[in-house]
Amino acid sequence: MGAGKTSIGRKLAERLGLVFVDCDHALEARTGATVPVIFELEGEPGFRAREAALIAEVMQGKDQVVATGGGAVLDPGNRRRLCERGFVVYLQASVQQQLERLARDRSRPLLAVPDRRERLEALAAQRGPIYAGMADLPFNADGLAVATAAERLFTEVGSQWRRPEAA
Ligand SMILES: Nc1ncnc2c1ncn2[C@@H]1O[C@H](COP(=O)(O)OP(=O)(O)O)[C@@H](O)[C@H]1O
Ligand SMILES: O=C(O)C1=C[C@@H](OP(=O)(O)O)[C@@H](O)[C@H](O)C1
Ligand SMILES: [Mg+2]
Repeated sequence: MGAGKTSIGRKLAERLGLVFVDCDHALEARTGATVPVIFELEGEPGFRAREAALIAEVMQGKDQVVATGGGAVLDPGNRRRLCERGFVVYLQASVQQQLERLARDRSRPLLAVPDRRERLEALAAQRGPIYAGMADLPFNADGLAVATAAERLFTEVGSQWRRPEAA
């Protein structure tokens, strides 16, 4: 949350001339409900089930940049689909940077807690090793503007991306 997957992903797709799919936005369009409303009505398990179904569908596609939500990697099936079919960029950001970027944001249900720093640190401890284990390209966007990060990623992805055999 707040690493820049949605904003940098959109710009990177533009730069690569590929379709951009943001999984949270796609879920919202499909259900007609915002992510916080889905969490409220169906809980996190309901959201995760919808997220997994969407990722299974989206990852059958190609010529696209896909931004998942930060928790998508908790599901082994999602991890497998992303790694098998995609070139996975791990967009890194410090907890401090996440806190600053999301200070006024109320659209992340997992941050609707009294101590956001504590929550983000716990999520980073749980998820960091998973992200690192999946990444084809770890990329630290700390301190970089969205456009600069997208431009650097364009260069790095362009030189390192190898289309998976199955694509
Ligand atoms: N590199 C960046 N520099 C400055 N602001 C950023 C950067 N990346 C994201 N932001 C801002 O942080 C907020 C969250 O970014 P977002 O793209 O939604 O992240 P994610 O999808 O990883 O949760 C947005 O307001 C966005 O404009
Ligand atoms: O980290 C998470 O578990 C989540 C991250 C969100 O997406 P972003 O990572 O784009 O904020 C969104 O999928 C949902 O609020 C859950
Ligand atoms: Mg996002």
